[in-house]
Amino acid sequence: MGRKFFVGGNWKCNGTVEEVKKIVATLNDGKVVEQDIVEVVVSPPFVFLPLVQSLLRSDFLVAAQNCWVKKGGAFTGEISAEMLVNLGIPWVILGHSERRSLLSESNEFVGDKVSYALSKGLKVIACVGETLEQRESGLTMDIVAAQTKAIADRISDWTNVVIAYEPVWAIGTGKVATPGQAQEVHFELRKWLKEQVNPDVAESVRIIYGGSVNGANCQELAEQPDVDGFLVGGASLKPEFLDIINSATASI
Ligand SMILES: O=C(CO)COP(=O)(O)O
Repeated sequence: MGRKFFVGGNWKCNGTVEEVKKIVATLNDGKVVEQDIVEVVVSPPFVFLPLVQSLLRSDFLVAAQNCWVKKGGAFTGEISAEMLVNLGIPWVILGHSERRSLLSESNEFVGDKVSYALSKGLKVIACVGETLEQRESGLTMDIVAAQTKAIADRISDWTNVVIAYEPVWAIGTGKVATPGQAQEVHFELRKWLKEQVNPDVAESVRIIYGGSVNGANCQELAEQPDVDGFLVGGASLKPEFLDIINSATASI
């Protein structure tokens, strides 16, 4: 199928200079499967991006965890897509559920951000996912489709987009989706892309899973046909991130 396995490490709002150096050293010393099998991107907080970029092995890339919705200017506290491009940061994570819920980022706002970031040449990890309440009400696909539609309505080229399906109830809870649950949503989302966008996009866009992925559960998830990789939180700060990267071999 040709979708290259993708493993992202979202460090969220964690780390000191010393800790960051230690994590990078562990990654740099780690043995990973060949580059043509897996793409690895780590996402430190903004302030550590240049440091990580300067120290990190050249086969791994960096991502910002957010960027502003349009051109920079009088937007105190924000970081623009232009700044990321200027620093040579290739990737950005947008629409993470923590930002959607804690900072009230709407589907439309996230869609606008994705569109603007892509227009500036950034690659985007766009996050979608339902809450526990929504899942229990049978609304999982409605929510995920609405979040994806707000992006689809605003972009035409999906080449530089990776979709991260991150059920909110699985994030930071230790309650990982079962391989079956993840596969079901990834499959449905790909079907939605086929019907609502086009079959080529559905076939080529990588849909990665996030939510309590660790060294012990990654293998079985990676074996699912529509799981094209992971967006890892807590475990991306630990040496087991290397095991998660290497689970790419289970997807072949
Ligand atoms: O939110 C996540 C990645 O973006 C997942 O976080 P955890 O892996 O800590 O559950």
